[in-house]
Amino acid sequence: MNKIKCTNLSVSYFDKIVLNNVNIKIEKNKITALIGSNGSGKSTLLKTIARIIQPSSGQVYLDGKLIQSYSSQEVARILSILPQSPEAPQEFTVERLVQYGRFPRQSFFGSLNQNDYEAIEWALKSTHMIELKNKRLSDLSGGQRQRAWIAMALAQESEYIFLDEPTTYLDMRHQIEVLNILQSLNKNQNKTIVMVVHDINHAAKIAHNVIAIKNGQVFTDGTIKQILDEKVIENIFGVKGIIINDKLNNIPLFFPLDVVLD
Ligand SMILES: Nc1ncnc2c1ncn2[C@@H]1O[C@H](COP(=O)(O)OP(=O)(O)OP(=O)(O)O)[C@@H](O)[C@H]1O
Repeated sequence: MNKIKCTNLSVSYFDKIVLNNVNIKIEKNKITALIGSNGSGKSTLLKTIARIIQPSSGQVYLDGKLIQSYSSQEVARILSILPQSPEAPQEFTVERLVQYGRFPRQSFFGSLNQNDYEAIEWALKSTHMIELKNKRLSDLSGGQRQRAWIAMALAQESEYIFLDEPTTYLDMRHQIEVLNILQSLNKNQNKTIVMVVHDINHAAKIAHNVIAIKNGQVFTDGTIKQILDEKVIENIFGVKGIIINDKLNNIPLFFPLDVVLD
């Protein structure tokens, strides 16, 4: 069932090695969280898997085939990525932004057809943005804008959805709302989701698997119950804390208490 596989993956920016011999497997139809401290290499890994960055060595396999063997349009049909700080002209309406998600699927003539309109409507509804579809991006709150971008990624109708810190800048309610949307996409549409998250408790809430990156290498990986261990978290983030049990959802959560002094 491993549908994304990276073998001996290394990435350098100029002469600086930021990913060093990474070997990971990402299961299909699951939610995988990439965690790790600032600068550990999470975004670089996400972008390398999505073929935005070329590795200096190693391979990425997508559904059993080397990612380089796909055309750019094929990759865009299989995989959508929402980067950390996406940008679009502020005068765009939500609907116009979401229409861009259909680009990889459009015909040579580039006009939208019935399928495109249906996918756009579905994406807007799934993210609770349908009523805001005529609003300009400049007139949206941070949370609404984030949902508009998620809708654009959804409109692509790709099987894999990659998101880089989808809950950053959102208030608590909107953070949970975004997590619920991702969870429902996974449960109801079988989407394979790979997300970079800073809040370990967000990973605990929805991720089946977690990959922890430290200094450009895989520090550990496993289920959230395996990763959520006080010593493991201390080693990944340099933070002391305690594990508490969320009785409502039957998941462990981490409560940070203090930093570990170097
Ligand atoms: N375009 C770039 N050119 C040079 N160095 C870069 C570039 N992008 C990232 N880096 C460096 O690569 C390292 C890994 O960065 P990356 O963004 O992958 O980390 P991250 O774990 O996603 O960090 P954060 O949690 O802060 O977003 C960092 O040291 C960063 O400064």
